[in-house]
Amino acid sequence: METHQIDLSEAQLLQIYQHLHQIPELAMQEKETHAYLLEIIHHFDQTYLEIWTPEVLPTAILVLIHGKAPKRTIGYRTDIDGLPVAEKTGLPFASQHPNVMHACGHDIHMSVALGLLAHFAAHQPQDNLLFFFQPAEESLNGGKTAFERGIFKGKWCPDEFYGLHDNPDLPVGAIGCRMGTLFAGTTEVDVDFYGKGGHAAFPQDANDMVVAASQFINQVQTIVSRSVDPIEGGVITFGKFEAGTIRNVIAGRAHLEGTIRGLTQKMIEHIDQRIKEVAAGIGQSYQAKVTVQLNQGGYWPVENNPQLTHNFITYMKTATDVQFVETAPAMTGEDFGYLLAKFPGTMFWLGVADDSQLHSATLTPNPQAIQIGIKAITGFITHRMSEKA
Ligand SMILES: CC(=O)N[C@@H](CCC[C@H](N)C(=O)O)C(=O)O
Repeated sequence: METHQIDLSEAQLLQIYQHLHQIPELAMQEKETHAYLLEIIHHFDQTYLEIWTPEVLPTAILVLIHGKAPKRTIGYRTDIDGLPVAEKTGLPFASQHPNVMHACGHDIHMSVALGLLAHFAAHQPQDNLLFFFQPAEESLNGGKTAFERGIFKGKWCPDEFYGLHDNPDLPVGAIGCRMGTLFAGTTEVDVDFYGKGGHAAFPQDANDMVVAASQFINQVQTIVSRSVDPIEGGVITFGKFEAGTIRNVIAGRAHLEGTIRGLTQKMIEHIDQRIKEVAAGIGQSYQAKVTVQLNQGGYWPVENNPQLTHNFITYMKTATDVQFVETAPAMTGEDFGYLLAKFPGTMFWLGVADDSQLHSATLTPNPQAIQIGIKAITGFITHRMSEKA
């Protein structure tokens, strides 16, 4: 197989990555990132490019590269948002935005997408290529929102869609993928407890929602262990617990925020239902009002298309300069799952070899993955464009 050149140098890619790392922004607020991406894209050869910044999704960018003899439009999506995490990497190019960090590697994703775009802007592709710089992957369902706001219409509609996520557990630059489900579907869950506040010394006159919410958390742990087929698995994590104001006042309110994960839509709905039942039981036994709000948004299970994914895996396995790893399904969520339910395509991992996990304040992906990834994906896209069907 041919080795593919990249058109942004290693030093330029590193500079872009480090700049993006310094300016992380939360979902739907990615203004500085948007401006920087546009600045870079405008540096590329514009001959075959069409750039669209849709008013209906102001921080999104779509770039269409017109192919020489297009048989199809191949979509490539990258997410652009950061997380509300206070960075603790100690890197000289650490986040300059307090308490916001690219703790999920979307800076790596964007750098890879820019490298691909630079290559195909300089070497006109056979097919059309559509790049989608998508806001709001971590929350607020950017992918689903883009679809519902009618962005993928006419020439902006991909026939097939590809996207990647970085993976600290894989060797640097390795490509990971699997047939079938790659990522879980998720549901965001908010639970509110309404009781009666009071004096710490007179619990008999109050209805303590710290105790009720704690009991709920404990009971919920039994859903996965007792109500879920262990072969199928599932996850319930409450990452946020808010209650109370001061040590000597009993809290009359508690608020929990969590996420539910399952590899099939059926499993997610089963866990959703059990959460509602446990909440109702707690409400009854603690004489409290307990409300549950569930929101799946666009975080559907990421189901890879059989034919396109077989093709993708076959290419990656045979490409001489690609290290391919067949991966297990992961309980991470991705709103690309929604887009893959609308357009056939493949999501895959890019190894970034780090000891820290995604969403950790010390995540330090190895940036060498960027150029290795660009070469592998350029090779695949070029190969795909040589195929008739
Ligand atoms: C790859 C990754 O880490 N994705 C996020 C997606 C967020 C899903 C949604 N906001 C939720 O929490 O349910 C993840 O947390 O897996």
